[in-house]
Formats: sequence, C-alpha cells, structure tokens
Amino acid sequence: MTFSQTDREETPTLRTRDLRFRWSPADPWLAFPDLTLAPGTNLFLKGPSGSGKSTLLSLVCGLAAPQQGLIEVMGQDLGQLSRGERDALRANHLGVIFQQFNLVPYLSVTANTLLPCRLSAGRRDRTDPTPDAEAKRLLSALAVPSRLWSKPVTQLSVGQQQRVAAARALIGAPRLILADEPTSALDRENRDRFLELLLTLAGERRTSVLFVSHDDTLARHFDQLTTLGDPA
Ligand SMILES: Nc1ncnc2c1ncn2[C@@H]1O[C@H](COP(=O)(O)OP(=O)(O)OP(=O)(O)O)[C@@H](O)[C@H]1O
Repeated sequence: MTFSQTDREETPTLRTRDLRFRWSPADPWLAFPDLTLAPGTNLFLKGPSGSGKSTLLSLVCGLAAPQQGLIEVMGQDLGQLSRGERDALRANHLGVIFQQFNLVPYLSVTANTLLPCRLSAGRRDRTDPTPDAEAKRLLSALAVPSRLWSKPVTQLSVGQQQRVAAARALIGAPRLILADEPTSALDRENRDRFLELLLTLAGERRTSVLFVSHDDTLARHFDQLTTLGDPA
C-alpha cells in the first residue's frame, strides 16, 4: 500500500456511512453517526454507557463487521478486505488505547512500547530514527520516568500505565489512534495534561485520533465533537 502526498491530503483517514450493528438478533440495533476524520485531525465521540462507543471502535478496528453501512480506513472499504488484509491494516496503521490498556504484564515498559514494531514492519520502518530511540523519546515526552523503563508494567501506577499505552499507540506513526475512555482513572488535572500530550504528539505525526467517552468535559480538547444516542 503506497500513498502519494496528494492522496494523504485528500483521502480521509476514517469515513463511516449509515452504520448499524447488533451483537445478535435478540439485541437492539446500534446506529452510528456518519464520521469523517481528515489526516492529523481528532474527533471526540460522546455517548452514555451502553450506547455503543466500544462497539464502534471494534467495527473500525475490523474486529467486528457491521450488518449495514460502510467503513473506510485510509480509503479502503473494510468490507472488501479479507481478514488477513484487515489484520495487516490494523497492525500497520492503527494504534489503540483501550480502557484496561491491554499492556502485557510480564513485559517491561520499553518492551510494551515497542510491541507494534515487532508486529509490523511498517510501524518499525516509520520510527525516527530507530524503534528504541523513538520509544525513549515518547516515554520521556509522556513523562514516564526513565527509572521505570526496564520494570514490568505491573509496577506502574494506573496513570503511568496509561501513558505507556499512549506511547505504544503512537510509536511508528500510525494513521489513526482509537482511544476508549483512557482517562477515566485519572483526576481532572492529570486527564487534561494527558489529553493535551496525546493530541500534541499525534498531531506532530499527522496521526488522527478518534476518542470515545461519556465525559463531555473533555470535548474542549478536540477539533470535532459528535454525539451517540441511546440504542434503538
Ligand atoms: N462482545 C459483546 N457481545 C454482546 N454484546 C455486547 C458485546 N460488547 C458490547 N455488547 C453490548 O452492546 C451494547 C453497547 O456496548 P458498548 O460496550 O459498545 O457501549 P459503550 O458505550 O462503550 O459503554 P461504556 O461507556 O459503558 O463502556 C451494550 O448493550 C452491550 O451489552
């Protein structure tokens, strides 16, 4: 997959249209607003608990398939890709920060940060100048103290683990970061600081961010705001 500079400018990182999904025929339909996310921009999707925010991120990741509607990531219709192609797109171009961070407990802070580079040559090749150097730069920028870098992530506070998850999501300049309420464990001041850091570092890399949360006090940090309603 190669993109000219012009394509990068013109093709939205994410475009969804008329998306509807239900987990089973017995469940209510979840209907999603149309989203368009240009390269390097960010969007805050607000919705109450159970409205389908995490489900939407699973659809955009290609881990679940919508019964109706279109999802394009970097101009590619996920519905037209094989499972292997979706996996490759996710590994190469998506960073994720989930509620529980999904860090690997027996790996060090540095090894967790480097994981995307082990799983994707594209992520590894886009590090600047090397995976190790970029991991250190990101961990420093996100204020993870260097004395912790060789420790297992289980020895870190929740806020520190969250910043490691952000470093892991940012490494190798993915085109899109999906963040699922990653600030809920933090106090207000730390939440604001974390968001500013995440969005600044993403913007520097022209990485788009789709951030979902029920907490609309966070909305002011973002370029765009969209609201998700209750299930039908
Ligand atoms: N893996 C699953 N299998 C079946 N149903 C699911 C699954 N994941 C979520 N659901 C259901 O889909 C609906 C939307 O859940 P989802 O987790 O997407 O909401 P949310 O807006 O992220 O909620 P919260 O803010 O509480 O995390 C809920 O009714 C939930 O029970």
